[in-house]
Amino acid sequence: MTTPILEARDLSKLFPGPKKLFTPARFVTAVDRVSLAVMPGETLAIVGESGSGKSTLGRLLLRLLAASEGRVFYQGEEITHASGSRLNQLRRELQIIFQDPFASLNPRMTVEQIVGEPLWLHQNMKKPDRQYRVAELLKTVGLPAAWAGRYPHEFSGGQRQRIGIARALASGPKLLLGDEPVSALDVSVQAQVVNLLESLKHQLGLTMVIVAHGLAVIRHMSDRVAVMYLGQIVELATVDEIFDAPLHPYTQALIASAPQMQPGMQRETPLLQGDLPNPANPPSGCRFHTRCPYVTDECRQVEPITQVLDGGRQVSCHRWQDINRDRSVIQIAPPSAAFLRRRALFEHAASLSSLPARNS
Ligand SMILES: Nc1ncnc2c1ncn2[C@@H]1O[C@H](COP(=O)(O)OP(=O)(O)OP(=O)(O)O)[C@@H](O)[C@H]1O
Repeated sequence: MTTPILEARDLSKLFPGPKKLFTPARFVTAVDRVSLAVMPGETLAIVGESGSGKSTLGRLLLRLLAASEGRVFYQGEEITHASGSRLNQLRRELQIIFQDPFASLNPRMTVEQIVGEPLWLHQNMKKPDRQYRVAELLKTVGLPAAWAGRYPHEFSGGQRQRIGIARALASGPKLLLGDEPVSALDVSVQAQVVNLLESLKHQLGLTMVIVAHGLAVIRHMSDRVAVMYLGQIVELATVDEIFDAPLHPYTQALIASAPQMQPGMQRETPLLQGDLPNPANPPSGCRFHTRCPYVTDECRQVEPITQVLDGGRQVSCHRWQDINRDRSVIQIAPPSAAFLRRRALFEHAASLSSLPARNS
């Protein structure tokens, strides 16, 4: 069996919620007991509404954030607590492309300095070699090598994103995480950057994780899609399964809410009603029940288990549990006692710090 390049097991991340006077401090469980495997060479998309935990999950997988609970594996090796030189090495092999090409490049550095920095930091490459390598990287992302002496403000949004991609490639990564890599770009430029990422993936044998709202981008780029809702994965399937026959009512609503991909196509699924509930106070039972057109009492009270259907497709919904009673299931592990203790301590500390000062 192929070893996943990255794997999350029961991964959770807590953040302190917004502070309010005289109300107990709450915690946002941005990622809640997520298990997921990214296979070598694939493009896995993580989709969901704003605030569903996509970016946090991506950063946990790359060890840019430390998990509050659960484990992360890279090529079979546990990296949950990796530190020092091992973490530096992981930073080289697992690279990120940020959403905003304007904010992510230092305006005081030339392109040569920006793209060459990882070569200097990680490989201690000397200037002539660095200049040669930067020129190669710029050509790889479709920019003239002669532009290496220019500053970021001299470039368009799409060109800056190409510079960000060249910088990410400089350290020879095995996996690229694109956090909304094209959503800040003009629509006319988005397709060019998507095509560049696609061709780099094949040329360099990369694995990709794409965090995105834009379903069109996902359909074009991904092999599999993980759909997130309030910190949990509600459905995981191949891109065709997700778009042609979505199972989870949330996936169905997301696809129905997207701009029509085929003009004149009838919507069979109700559009998404209401807003995402407060992640600091998620609904009981199935988290989607407050917006689900098929809600039952069981959904309000009991958290659904994740079912594995044919071909490894996964769905967490009571409707599918009823239809597929004989299928294998993944039971989401309950939070450990240590995690609950840590969370209680965290909440206690935050509630103290949210009290008004005595003399105020
Ligand atoms: N550093 C942080 N401190 C406190 N809360 C955070 C932090 N980062 C994320 N959150 C909260 O965690 C939840 C998930 O955020 P996250 O950014 O992962 O979602 P997302 O699906 O990527 O959203 P978006 O598409 O808007 O980036 C949100 O409620 C967010 O407010």
